[in-house]
Amino acid sequence: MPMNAPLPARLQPVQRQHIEHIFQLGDGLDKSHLPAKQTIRNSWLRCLNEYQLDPTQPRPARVVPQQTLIEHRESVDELLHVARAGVDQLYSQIATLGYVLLLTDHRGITVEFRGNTDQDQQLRKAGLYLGADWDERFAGTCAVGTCLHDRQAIICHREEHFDASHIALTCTAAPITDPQGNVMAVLDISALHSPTQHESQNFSLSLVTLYARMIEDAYFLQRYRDCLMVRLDTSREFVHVNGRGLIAIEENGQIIAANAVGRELLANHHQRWPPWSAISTTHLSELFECDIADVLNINSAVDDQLRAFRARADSVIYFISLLEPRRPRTAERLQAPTNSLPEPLAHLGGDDPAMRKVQKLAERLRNEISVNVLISGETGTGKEIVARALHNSGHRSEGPFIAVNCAAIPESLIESELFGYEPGAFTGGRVKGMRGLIPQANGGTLFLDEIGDMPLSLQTRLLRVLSEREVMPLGASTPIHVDMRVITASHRNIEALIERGEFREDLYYRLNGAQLSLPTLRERADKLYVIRRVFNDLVCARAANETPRLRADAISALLAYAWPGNIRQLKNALAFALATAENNEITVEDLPEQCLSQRITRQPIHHAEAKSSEPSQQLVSLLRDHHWNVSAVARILGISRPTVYRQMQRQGIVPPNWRT
Ligand SMILES: Nc1ncnc2c1ncn2[C@@H]1O[C@H](COP(=O)(O)OP(=O)(O)OP(=O)(O)O)[C@@H](O)[C@H]1O
Repeated sequence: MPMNAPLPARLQPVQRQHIEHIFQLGDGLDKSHLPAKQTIRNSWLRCLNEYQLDPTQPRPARVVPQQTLIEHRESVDELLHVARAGVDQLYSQIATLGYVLLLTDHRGITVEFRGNTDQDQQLRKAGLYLGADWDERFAGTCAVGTCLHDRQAIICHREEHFDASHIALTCTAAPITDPQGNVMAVLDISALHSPTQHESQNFSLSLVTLYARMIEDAYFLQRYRDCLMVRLDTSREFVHVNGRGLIAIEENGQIIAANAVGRELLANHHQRWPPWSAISTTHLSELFECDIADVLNINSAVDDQLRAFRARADSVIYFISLLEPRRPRTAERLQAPTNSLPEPLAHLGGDDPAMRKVQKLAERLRNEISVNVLISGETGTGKEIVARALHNSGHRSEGPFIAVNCAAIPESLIESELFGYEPGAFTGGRVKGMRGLIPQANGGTLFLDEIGDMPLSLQTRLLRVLSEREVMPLGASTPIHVDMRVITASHRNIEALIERGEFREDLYYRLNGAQLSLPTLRERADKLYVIRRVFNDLVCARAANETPRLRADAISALLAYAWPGNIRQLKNALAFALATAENNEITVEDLPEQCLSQRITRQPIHHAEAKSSEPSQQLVSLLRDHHWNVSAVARILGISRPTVYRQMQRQGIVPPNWRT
């Protein structure tokens, strides 16, 4: 944009000179009186060429209308709440030096302001005011707008401003980023007048950067207050008071989010070990040479409540302290990842491959009521829970769900219980007779648990019911039609029973229209999800006012135990802890004694490369046993996931679902 029009007469000489300088830069001249900083030069050129701002027409500051301001403030409500204390503290340090403070949102609108009310008129005119718009596209080069554009802290001192109406101001701004690294606000301190030297503002830059980081971290802590968090620093003395890195983690070590320092560590790590699989989550034990159990036990096991671990990317030692959640997890945080499933099925598991297979198959079967489903799995793995979820997710969920434990009913009564009987059908029966459990399931689901314990004679009758969909109660002369879905479960190996002649093969094939095989708790990769869900269910079932929480050391022990009794045993252990714990926090001390023994033993492999020369069979069988869940295998071996991938690559191991 050439300077072809005469300048307005109202402009002062210093403003005229400033405008000339801008045009000189626009014309590609490189004079010594032009701004030295490249960021400022780039911004001036943007203002001229991209935003088409006319430097000969200085504009008064724009303050948005009240209603617009309210909307902008509402959009950063959570941040404003967290930032208030920091804003007041910073202002108390700069007020006597003649500075004002602005906090803007990511669009450059001033949503919080501190300044001297005696200077109200002057400040408003200069745009140092609540509601002032400091977007670079409108206001030209300025601390807030250029900071938003460049995403970095900046001093914009006097004639570095683009608009000639701002050249008396000195402004210093720093970005405040959200946990994803997006700029969500800018903190700025400005003065109407200042010494001419640029260096006079260097201290402002340090101060505003420091407070921006403190506000950012306060926001991070607030955002992830329900999560376990590690605080880290390279200095042992500082980690508790001002540890610079913050990383929110799941109790199994999976990283949820990190502040700027933590994100930098993650970026270093991924630069060295780029995630080459689709799995994008990283575990803390991949970043540091640590076992997650050691991290979870920091608060209970070590006197000064911190531990040192080496970062894998650059071998720097970090001191780590553990911040436990202030509040227990909310149901919302328990949301299972497979959320495209109907709710009852989604709640069955977190992210376990075997369980996901069960959930997906169950989803396909939920309305296929003519397909009989057999659920297999060790005792306590949740077979009945899965049967109920299948029923509740189908279009007959309003119908009855009748559960029958074939092993619990005495053999002599099982027939009458199942089929029912007419009045006077046998001595000792009820006078009015009884409607059997099978007829009661009409319109809904009959769940026959422990089907392997059904006597052979009854198996024959059940087979008839299944093929004819009719029941003949004892003593009746006409059959009752039943329309039901049949789900059976067994923890026994029915094929072995068939071989021994204890179970009818034809009945087995009739019942086994589809099979859902439940994994044991010890092999589930979503053990943490199960622990939280069972704990949450128990807490919700209690009438107590206060909500107890599970401490990290307890979770660490629960994750390490082998759970021969599966989810039922876990539930009993947690119920015991809830009933006997002295206060509202369940620690490892509150768990039943047996949970602290029988831990899953780790393989004696500690160094990532130590295994490279071993035969691949051990790794293959571990991977197979864990349904090719590399994260689970990495945890068991105590090595990082990339190391497992590298070993797989080196040994030519290819998961079945990658083979073409
Ligand atoms: N996904 C789950 N979420 C919460 N609790 C669960 C889950 N799965 C199972 N449970 C709980 O674990 C206990 C055992 O579950 P369930 O009775 O369904 O197991 P099962 O495999 O049928 O056992 P069995 O073979 O002994 O009959 C129950 O108290 C149930 O509430």
